[in-house]
Amino acid sequence: MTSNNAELRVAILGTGKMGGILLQGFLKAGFLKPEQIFATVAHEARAQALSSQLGITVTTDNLEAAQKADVILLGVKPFQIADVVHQIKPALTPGKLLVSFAASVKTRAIEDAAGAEIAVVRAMPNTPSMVGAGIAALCRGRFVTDEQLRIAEQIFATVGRTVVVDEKHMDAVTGLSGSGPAFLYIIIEALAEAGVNVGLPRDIATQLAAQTTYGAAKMVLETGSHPALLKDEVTTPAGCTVDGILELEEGGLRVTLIKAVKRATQRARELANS
Ligand SMILES: NC(=O)C1=CN([C@@H]2O[C@H](COP(=O)(O)OP(=O)(O)OC[C@H]3O[C@@H](n4cnc5c(N)ncnc54)[C@H](OP(=O)(O)O)[C@@H]3O)[C@@H](O)[C@H]2O)C=CC1
Ligand SMILES: O=C(O)[C@@H]1CCC=N1
Repeated sequence: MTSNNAELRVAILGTGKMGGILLQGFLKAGFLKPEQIFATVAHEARAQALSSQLGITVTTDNLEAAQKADVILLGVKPFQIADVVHQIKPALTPGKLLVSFAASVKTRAIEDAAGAEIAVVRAMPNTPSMVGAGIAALCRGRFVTDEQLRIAEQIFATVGRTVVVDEKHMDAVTGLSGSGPAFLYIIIEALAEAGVNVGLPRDIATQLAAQTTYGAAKMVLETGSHPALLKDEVTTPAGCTVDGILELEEGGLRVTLIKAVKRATQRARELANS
């Protein structure tokens, strides 16, 4: 397999919401050209719509797409992964790299479905990949070379950050950063609603809420300071922020978020079998 991305051919089997976001991200970043991508979906009509929208090859034929590619991304639902791997077995020749971004499904289950010593990387990306601000955690199966892991990281790095973790952490990653954008959209929506409640026009309130969330996240990432220290900088003694914090603590926001990530993690542990 080549690590030169001008020659890399990538299949995305299951190009739904997450697969579509990755695909558009790869194109937008200039990482892959349309002719380097072979996407599949379940329905013929959707294949045609996606193909004319993005100018890429989209079919319902997983085996054909897998045969054309060096790296095969698996983006179907967790319970469908084993079936799709069975379908593409003839394409799983030595050197091919399978990258599953399905929640819950272990690298070992994919290796077993393939019935061969195939290189499997498991990834958990998230939807902000659409705007180049995703984060993907990756872990390696038993037959992945350092070079193959590097290629998988390079693929996801085109649409955001990457971290490599032990596979035992992948369900927790799913509950935190895989599901996390949904939790944060609810927080942004609530902040905007609060702004409207205190008299701001909705479009201004939404901008203030979103940019404040973005700015706070950027501060954590770029200063490396503990979030509690950054919070203390905002909280003037006897000022207004501390009154707001009192409400948040009484309302249990902190505990609610911890419970949300715990529940999502627990569900991620079950998804492969349901
Ligand atoms: N959404 C997210 O934020 C994230 C999702 N994931 C993972 O991504 C995967 C997909 O989730 P999501 O994108 O949300 O779901 P979607 O339902 O949007 O996407 C599933 C896609 O798979 C296609 N499909 C179904 N069966 C087949 C098949 N046999 N062969 C080829 N394609 C098929 C569907 O085709 P059609 O469009 O024709 O119905 C659809 O495009 C899941 O495993 C999920 O765990 C991971 C990280 C984040
Ligand atoms: O909700 C889900 O199951 C997927 C995995 C993480 C985000 N979306």
